[in-house]
Amino acid sequence: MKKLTFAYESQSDLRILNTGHGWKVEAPQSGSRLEGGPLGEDIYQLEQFHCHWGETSAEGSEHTVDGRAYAGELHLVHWNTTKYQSFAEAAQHPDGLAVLGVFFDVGNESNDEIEKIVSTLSEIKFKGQFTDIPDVIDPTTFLPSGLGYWTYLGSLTTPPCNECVIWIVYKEPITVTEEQLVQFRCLSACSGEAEEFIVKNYRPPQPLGNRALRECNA
Ligand SMILES: CN(C)c1nnc([C@H](N)S(N)(=O)=O)s1
Ligand SMILES: [Zn+2]
Repeated sequence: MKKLTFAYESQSDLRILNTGHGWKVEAPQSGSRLEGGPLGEDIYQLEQFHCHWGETSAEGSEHTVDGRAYAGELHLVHWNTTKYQSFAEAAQHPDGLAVLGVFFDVGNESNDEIEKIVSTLSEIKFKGQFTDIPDVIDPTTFLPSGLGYWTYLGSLTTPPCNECVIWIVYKEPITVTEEQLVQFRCLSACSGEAEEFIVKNYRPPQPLGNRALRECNA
């Protein structure tokens, strides 16, 4: 496979919202692009990024490695702007979306870029709430230093689970703190005063079936 190349733009005032299933940062028209690797000749534009986590740090990732789960997983969702006219159209095709997955390991060092997300969560405690992230966000800083990855053709992990995703999962995790994950778990799934905390929002892995799993040791 060709080398995976990303050209991410730093942006301030990105909108973050509580979807009721977690937080999501919207980056439409961001100009941040991904190409190469398993993506052939097409260019994929960053649409949004979000995260999955578990009730404890023993779980939370949507992918596992030799059966081992990580404490969480960041997803950077891109769509194929070479072939399709909209995200919705792209989500109807096997090569429509490309999602970069980055595992979270828990450590003593707070992740500065994730902290920019955490610092807004008190403003979006309830489902449907949104706010702008005042800090400049550079998606590149979410990526691990080692850029080896696994890739396969799969699906969205939330209904309708369209089989439209070229998954690219980095082998090396990034480090966040337990406190940062605790803050994720304080988001509420409800829009009203009732508090139903989003303590876990990951879909357990599904059988690989006859999917071909490829790797690149960048
Ligand atoms: C429609 N969109 C953007 C998405 N639908 N499901 C998504 C999942 N959270 S994931 N994990 O990206 O497949 S993202
Ligand atoms: Zn996801």
